[in-house]
Amino acid sequence: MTTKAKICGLSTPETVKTAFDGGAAYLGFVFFARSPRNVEPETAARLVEPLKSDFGRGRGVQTVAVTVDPDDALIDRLMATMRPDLIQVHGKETPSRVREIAQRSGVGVIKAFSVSSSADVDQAKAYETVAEQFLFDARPVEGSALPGGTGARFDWSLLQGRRFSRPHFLAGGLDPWNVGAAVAASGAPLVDVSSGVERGPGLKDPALITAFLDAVKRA
Ligand SMILES: O=C(O)c1ccccc1NCC(=O)[C@H](O)[C@H](O)COP(=O)(O)O
Repeated sequence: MTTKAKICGLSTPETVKTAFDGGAAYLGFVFFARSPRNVEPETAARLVEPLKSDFGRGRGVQTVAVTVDPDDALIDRLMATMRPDLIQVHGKETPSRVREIAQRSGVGVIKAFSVSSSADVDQAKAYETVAEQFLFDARPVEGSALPGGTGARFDWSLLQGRRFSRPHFLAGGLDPWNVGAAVAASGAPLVDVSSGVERGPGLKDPALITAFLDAVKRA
């Protein structure tokens, strides 16, 4: 089975192109003011424009707007500017809020779950009819300013053997050196990385992006 990868927290044309050229299936852009990866919707619109025209034509890469408890105004602004293929919600969104976001935006929602135990993985069941995909991420340490993009890991084997009605991502502390073991231990069909391909907070490193995507191809 081919594992697909999402590179999250992109903010420059160079790293968008590197991720695309390296074979990423999903490109993520973060809309959360406290994040070092935060971009404005208008900036993201400019970054994804080439994907919708010249070098992206025909390859089917999916753009993802990463949000935390987004209000309607942000959803509307994203759909008027960047027009993402998917909206990731990384906060405390209920199933009914996820349904509203999907209906309002007209695109699929990736619901993220903070995981530190098997019971956290069970939460996905309640979202099966409203989310298009799931993302299992490490629970951030108490008091963390960010709900994601922290580099924290969880026990990958918590996903092993689990069946979901939606495709799911493994996220949290992945990097070019551990992603092969993470895929083997979790059985996840999709993987997501942010800080593991950075040289500093919010600074994506093209060489690390390429190394990560190459490692995913070997996984
Ligand atoms: O990356 C962020 O700054 C961020 C901020 C707020 C909500 C979500 C965020 N990231 C979401 C992601 O999908 C990350 O890729 C995921 O948490 C894994 O991050 P990392 O452990 O750094 O690889």
